Amino acid sequence: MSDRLPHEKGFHVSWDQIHRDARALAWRLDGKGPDGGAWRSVVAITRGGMAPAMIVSRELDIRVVDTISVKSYNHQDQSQPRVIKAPQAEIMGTDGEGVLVVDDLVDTGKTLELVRKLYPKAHFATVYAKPAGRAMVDTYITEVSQDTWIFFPWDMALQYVQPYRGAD
Ligand SMILES: O=P(O)(O)OC[C@H]1O[C@H](OP(=O)(O)OP(=O)(O)O)[C@H](O)[C@@H]1O
Ligand code: HPA
Ligand SMILES: [Mg+2]
Repeated sequence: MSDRLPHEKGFHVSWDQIHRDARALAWRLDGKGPDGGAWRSVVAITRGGMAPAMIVSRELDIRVVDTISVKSYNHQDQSQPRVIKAPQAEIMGTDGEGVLVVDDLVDTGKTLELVRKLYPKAHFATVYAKPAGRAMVDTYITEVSQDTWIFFPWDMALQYVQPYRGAD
């Protein structure tokens, strides 16, 4: 069971919105690599970071892209995060310098805390951030409150809704 507060609000993100926000993230990161230069590579935190990382790497013309798989949630219940797949050692170097690590969001910050410990000189970027995890992320686009659950388009489907003046 989760020991987290229930999420009172929902923030529903469309494909169009995440595309715009991930592009904005890329533009903000442009030319901010080591010594004001380019980033060497992009590493997506799977699975949620993969779509934003694809958009960021496309915008910044970065062809070296890898993944790190961190598992921490089952639906809205959180457990201790653990690395279940590491990126290539030669991409990360000794400390991650020049590597852009991208995720869809930071919530409690536990996922990024773990990855930061492994690669302390990498740059950590997320599209969305909640206050509890903000200190763990170097660059983000939009902040939402801690009691908001963000619903991503890959977890959603279109479905019928009753009209406002619907049948009983
Ligand atoms: O800041 P935290 O509290 O650690 O939470 C943020 C992480 O949780 C979600 O991933 P999840 O572990 O659910 O896996 P997924 O990306 O495969 O959905 C999300 O994509 C972030 O990676
Ligand atoms: O608000 C969220 N939305 C989707 N996945 C998440 N993983 C942690 N927090 C969230
Ligand atoms: Mg994730």
